[in-house]
Amino acid sequence: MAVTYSWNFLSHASTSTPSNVRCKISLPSFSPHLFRYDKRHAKRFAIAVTMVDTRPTVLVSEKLEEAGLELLRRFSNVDCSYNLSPEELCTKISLCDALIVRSGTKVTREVFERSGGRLKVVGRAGVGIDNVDLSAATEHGCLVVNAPTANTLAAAEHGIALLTVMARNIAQADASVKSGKWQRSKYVGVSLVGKTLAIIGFGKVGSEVARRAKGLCMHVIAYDPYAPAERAHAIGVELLTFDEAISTADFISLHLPLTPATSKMFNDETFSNMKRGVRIVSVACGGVIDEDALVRALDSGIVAQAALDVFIEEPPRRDSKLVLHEKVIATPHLGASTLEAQEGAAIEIAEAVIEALKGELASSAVNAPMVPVEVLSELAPYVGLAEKLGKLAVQLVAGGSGISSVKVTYTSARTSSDLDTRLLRAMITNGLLEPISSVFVNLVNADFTAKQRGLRITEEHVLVDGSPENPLEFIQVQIANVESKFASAICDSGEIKVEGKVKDGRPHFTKVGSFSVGVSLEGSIILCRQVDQPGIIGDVGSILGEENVNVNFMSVGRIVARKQAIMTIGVDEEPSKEALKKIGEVPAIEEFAFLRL
Ligand SMILES: NC(=O)C1=CN([C@@H]2O[C@H](COP(=O)(O)OP(=O)(O)OC[C@H]3O[C@@H](n4cnc5c(N)ncnc54)[C@H](O)[C@@H]3O)[C@@H](O)[C@H]2O)C=CC1
Ligand SMILES: O=C(O)C(=O)COP(=O)(O)O
Repeated sequence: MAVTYSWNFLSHASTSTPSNVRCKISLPSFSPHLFRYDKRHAKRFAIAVTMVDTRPTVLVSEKLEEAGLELLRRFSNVDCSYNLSPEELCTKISLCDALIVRSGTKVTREVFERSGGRLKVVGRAGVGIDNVDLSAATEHGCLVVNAPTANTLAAAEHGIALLTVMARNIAQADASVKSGKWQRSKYVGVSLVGKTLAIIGFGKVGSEVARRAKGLCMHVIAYDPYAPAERAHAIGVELLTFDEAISTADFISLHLPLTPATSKMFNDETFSNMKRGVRIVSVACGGVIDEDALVRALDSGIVAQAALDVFIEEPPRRDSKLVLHEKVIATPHLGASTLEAQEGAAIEIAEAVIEALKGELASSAVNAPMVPVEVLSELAPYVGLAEKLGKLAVQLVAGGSGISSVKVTYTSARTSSDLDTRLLRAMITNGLLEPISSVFVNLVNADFTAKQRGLRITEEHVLVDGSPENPLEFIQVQIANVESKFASAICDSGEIKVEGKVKDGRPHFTKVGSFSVGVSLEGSIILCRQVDQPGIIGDVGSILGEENVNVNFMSVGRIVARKQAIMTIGVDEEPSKEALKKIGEVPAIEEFAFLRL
């Protein structure tokens, strides 16, 4: 386990390891703690470091402030290549471990496919990740991180700027003065005081816009089905239904992400439900507004004015009816463009990408569950146990027959709400799939990969008396509807069953089928069922000794004295086929299996 993680770290860092080697040994890890707990890992790491360039390569495809670049350069080779064509990006990407973008780079499925498995992190130096194909990233086990907080205030200030500039026709009046005109009556505006502003999407930016609009003496209402009512109440904002919000507002300000649910949420039908003469601001994402429908609503007078920072196509076409409309003011996606926000976003994304490349789970991960560092550190030994139990269980399946139904049971003195099992489930999935495929699984793609392979993993939590200080007492993995090449691995209810626990900080094997065993999960394991009689340990030991295979432990669990026993032998080296055959031929041995960990 630890070795696998360490190699993965190298695979992130290496610029010269062949990609096939990388794929086979790569398993993105999520905690530095996991790098440390096996001495062998440190040895291999040291050896490998001398052979390869260990600095990862980070491609920055859009302007990033120097403060972020400087952080990146301390840790990686940084390639700033701005204005790449889609084909150039796809060509370069196979040489990169990370990619940092803003809103202008489309990170498509093809980018992930062409990365050949090397791309491990995409960093979005901003909030919106609608330009990144998240499904493709997840399917390729590539973590996506963003910089969710650095540009909140800049976007909110831009929203307020557009609101006031629009209400007083400042952009049009400025252009008119500059063209030598003095049209005072043409540019009479509307007042904001006492008007109702509906914020659609009451998240970070939306609530900051609300705060500022209150300062302008506006009446602020909001629609956001997921926003906590307390936050709205604290700012003095009323949360309403969508229809209530849009039908009562004089101004509407959009602060939603682009999702399937919000795509073209503002369309002919919604415009028709608005108060006539409404004014709309959008500093959110292009695509939330159906732009053709907005042009119709502007022409018909339903919408009096619109102030837009974002568009479906950026930059918009030169002949865009929307942009050229006299009732529209437009800015070229400037919401995040303040010096302060750009520096903040550059630092925030550089830190997140470096964390991810180091194998830590970045706190701004977009397509992976957030597992707090304390939880990761506590679960580290159980993560190793989980993966090994998955590996043991799948290797006990006869003839590599397909597995479709796996049940994992966590026995713990903690209630299920106090036990975050996502990481454990991911590692069991990895253990189950790694011996039978070339797929590498991590926290990002574990559930997707299992689903894609038709593998249904159910989890059960058994509450027991014990110390809640230990996250878990036992983990049990059962595979249903399969035959086993080691019949004793089938438990009374018909499934292959393996069980383990963490003892002295190390993974321990405690049960196979209905038989108790008690060995450390290290090296590889030979499992034998035998007639319980003297001399067998010696027979097997001498077969292994002849081959110079070191036995690191041996345990015999009897069911009935002088009848049947399960012998578990841990070996440091892999015995030859001949040696294994000889073990199978020892007369008292009824069945045996060799399992790699
Ligand atoms: N133009 C620019 O330069 C910038 C644009 N943005 C954009 O602003 C938007 C908001 O950013 P943040 O406030 O940081 O994000 P956020 O995640 O804090 O807030 C988004 C809010 O939208 C809500 N929401 C999601 N689906 C919804 C739905 N169907 N109906 C109503 N509400 C829904 C969420 O519950 C959440 O509260 C994002 O789209 C982001 O890309 C952000 C910064 C700069
Ligand atoms: O943060 C966001 O969501 C933005 O839209 C900002 O985009 P930008 O990084 O300025 O290209």
